[in-house]
Amino acid sequence: MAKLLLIALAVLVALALLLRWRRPVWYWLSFGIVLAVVRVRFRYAAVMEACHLTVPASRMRRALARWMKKPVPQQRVPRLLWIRPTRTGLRLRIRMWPGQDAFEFAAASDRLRHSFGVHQVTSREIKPGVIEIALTGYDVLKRVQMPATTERDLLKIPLALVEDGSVHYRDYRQVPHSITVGAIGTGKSVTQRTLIKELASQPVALVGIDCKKGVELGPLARRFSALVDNPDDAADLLEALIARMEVIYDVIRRAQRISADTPDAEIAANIWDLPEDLRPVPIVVTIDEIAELALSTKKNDPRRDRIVKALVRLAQLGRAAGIFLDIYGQRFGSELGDGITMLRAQLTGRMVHRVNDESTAKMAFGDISPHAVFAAIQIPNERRGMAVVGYSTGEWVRIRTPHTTMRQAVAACNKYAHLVPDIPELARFGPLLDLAPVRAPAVAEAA
Ligand SMILES: Nc1ncnc2c1ncn2[C@@H]1O[C@H](COP(=O)(O)OP(=O)(O)OP(=O)(O)O)[C@@H](O)[C@H]1O
Repeated sequence: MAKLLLIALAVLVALALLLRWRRPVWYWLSFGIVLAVVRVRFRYAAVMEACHLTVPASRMRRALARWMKKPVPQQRVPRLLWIRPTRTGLRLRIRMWPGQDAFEFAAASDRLRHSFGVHQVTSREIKPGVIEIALTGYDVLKRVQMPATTERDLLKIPLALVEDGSVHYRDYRQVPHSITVGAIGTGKSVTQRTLIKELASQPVALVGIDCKKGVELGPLARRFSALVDNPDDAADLLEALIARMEVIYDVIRRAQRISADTPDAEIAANIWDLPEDLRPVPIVVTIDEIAELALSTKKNDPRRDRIVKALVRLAQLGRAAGIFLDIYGQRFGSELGDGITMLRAQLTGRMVHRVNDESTAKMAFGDISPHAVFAAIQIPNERRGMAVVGYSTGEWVRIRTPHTTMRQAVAACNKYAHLVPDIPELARFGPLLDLAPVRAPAVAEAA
């Protein structure tokens, strides 16, 4: 009997080790959670003490213990309010003692990770005095698996997994305009595809500028209301979007005038405050490779100036009119010429894939956090699709997008082609559907 039990135990251990190596998600869900909960429950106080996250006992308690002739308490451990297992790790809610702050826990993340034997630890203050620590059981970014159920809302797209196992959303209503930079082949187009694939099923208009001859966005054209592949058309298209924006502002103004005369009526400040029958369809504009639009060999290039001026206006005023910008490029800095710094200030969403030089990361995060700059340079070469996202609050996270293939994105765009809305101002920029037959490029004959 004992022999049988021993064999069963050995098989179980072997299975756990195999799963841990080959299928970390299954390992976590079968063995990892239980072991981690037990470890945290038993070692919590010792770990807090070892990580210097305790505070001395109050004078009153020490005096009381002395008076009652009991052992004098030395340190107080912050109270563990609850432990919650998740798909990828554990969350601990902790009440800090007076005198402790969130920074101490953030600074101790590495020590906590080591002491609890988990892959990673992050922490954030939930409310004054209460901190939530996220323990990640395994390297969730190694193979990205998005949860089966994510929040789905208009213009809120589950874009990637965060390293603590949570989902990173691209929420256009919260962060209307964004810039995504990264070196060649680091995953910008896949990020773009993931967003478009998810947006395709929503009641929004998609507009694209792809001056890499439409290679990235061309195959998705059936779901686009407007798509251009050269800087001349891009300048016209951006000005048409401004014309559209002005029409929408007129609608908002007229609605304001009507509601101003109606007591207690809501005064509209943007398209979301308008009644549904008046609300214009939101527009998401994707621009692939900003350098193709903004970089010019001429000193005063009127076309370039038109483009940058239009982009700055859209970024400044587009939000209320429901016009959102997603700009992609290998770099995004003053070397692209006048007006780019002004444009960058309006693009509050910042995402950086692996970059080769610090200056590119600084362009994106210099005004957010020096730690984010460092994290962007540290992204390993083989982790394509991994990126750092920074927020204007100074916070930043590491994320990785799922590998959306062009086939998946094309299938979604074709499936929802019937959702392309009619936008009169954009009608003349019909998507690039009429391609000439494919021929191999001519090759000079050998002499
Ligand atoms: N999220 C991801 N997961 C796994 N592999 C990825 C991911 N994103 C990108 N890759 C891999 O990296 C390759 C290059 O990605 P992508 O074309 O998106 O790079 P890019 O930054 O757009 O490059 P370029 O600047 O040349 O357009 C892809 O073909 C794919 O194999």
